Amino acid sequence: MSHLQWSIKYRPRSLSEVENQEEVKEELKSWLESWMNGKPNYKAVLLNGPPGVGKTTIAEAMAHDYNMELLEMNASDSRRLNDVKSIAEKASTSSSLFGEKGRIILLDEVDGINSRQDAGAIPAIIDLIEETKFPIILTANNVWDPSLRELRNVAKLIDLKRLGKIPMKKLLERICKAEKVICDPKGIGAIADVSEGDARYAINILQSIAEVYRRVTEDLVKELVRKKERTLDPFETLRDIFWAKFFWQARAAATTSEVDYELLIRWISENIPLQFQDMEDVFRGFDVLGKASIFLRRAKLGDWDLLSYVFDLMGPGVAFAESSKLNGSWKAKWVKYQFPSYVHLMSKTKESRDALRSASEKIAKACHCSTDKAINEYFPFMRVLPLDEFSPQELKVIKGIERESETKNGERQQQRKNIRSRKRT
Ligand SMILES: Nc1ncnc2c1ncn2[C@@H]1O[C@H](COP(=O)(O)OP(=O)(O)OP(=O)(O)O)[C@@H](O)[C@H]1O
Repeated sequence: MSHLQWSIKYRPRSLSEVENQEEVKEELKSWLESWMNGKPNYKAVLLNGPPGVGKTTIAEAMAHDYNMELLEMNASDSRRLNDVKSIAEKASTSSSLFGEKGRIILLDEVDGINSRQDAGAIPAIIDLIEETKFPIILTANNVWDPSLRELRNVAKLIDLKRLGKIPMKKLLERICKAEKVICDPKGIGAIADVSEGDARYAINILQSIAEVYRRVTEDLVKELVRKKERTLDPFETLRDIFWAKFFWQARAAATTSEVDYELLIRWISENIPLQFQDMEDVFRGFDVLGKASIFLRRAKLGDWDLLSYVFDLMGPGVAFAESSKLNGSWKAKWVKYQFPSYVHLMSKTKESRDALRSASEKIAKACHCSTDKAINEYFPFMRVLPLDEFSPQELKVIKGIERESETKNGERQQQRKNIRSRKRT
């Protein structure tokens, strides 16, 4: 059985494979054709719907069917102003890297934009929509978020509905057949029941059970899976990982957490020493978590299939770092989980970090360098030469020298001008 996540492996490549979204597909096709005829009725569409109903999949499948290049920004990256600007830049070049194909721009999960932290990102998207030469697809789980008001006004809103039980069963049966897993129709029905229209969740359950038991029955689903009501908060995620008795339980906790992957690694890391008593368990826990972090970095470079390993490592990898789980006497230990100290530290140091950023921006501007360079190369000098150690006289001289060099520059320019005018006469 392959280790690739089935939700990725069986992601529809073409619109015809996307289940249950017939009206959405039709609406999107006529919107894209209006672009092709040179008269787009809207420059952008905003696909709204709960997680796992196919928003991203539909955008990708449509690009495939119309043989267009998809300029895609991953959810967590599309939120920052600079990233939006860089995609706007790429989008404004008229020819595609891959020949003369058309392009579709996809900005995923725009409701994840934090209007304070990512100030300027929404106005930048609105500018991008106004100026774009290419169709833009935006996706959101909650389009009614107040911060999206202006986006709602400029984009055509298209709602996606949850997958019904019949299309969901069809989808799961197709995967069972391809993976040669014995699937009892009632078992498939039970997964369709608990997944509440979220195809990603349903496929994850199917894979988790099939990988351990090699078959999927109603009893197994009822015994092992709880109804999907919502994503897990950080404390529930930790408890479900640390207390997991089965591989699939820990994996499901890691994949259904509301905490983003990077932060989840910090949560787990903070709490490993609290949960595990044996130092060797602690060592093993940190070891797998370190590997999860490496895979996550690589996944973020674009190889998103690697996320599957991130889940395996930070879920079951951590859960079974506790060696006593392997003998029958293990009992879950209740501990009061702690907030990652990183989060505390970040909020405590916010003021000084903001001051550092604004100071480094000034230096960067004056020295024509990046803020990173200002922080890493110029700041250390300024730290060893604190200005308050200079006497007022010394400071005056420093400023005088600056002025002197300005005057000298001015004089040099004047001399050059004089020479030029002499040559002309
Ligand atoms: N309508 C569908 N037909 C077939 N497969 C689907 C459908 N919707 C989702 N899937 C499956 O679920 C996976 C996740 O779907 P996708 O990422 O498109 O969901 P989404 O609506 O964009 O979710 P999110 O809001 O969490 O990003 C896909 O890789 C695919 O395997």
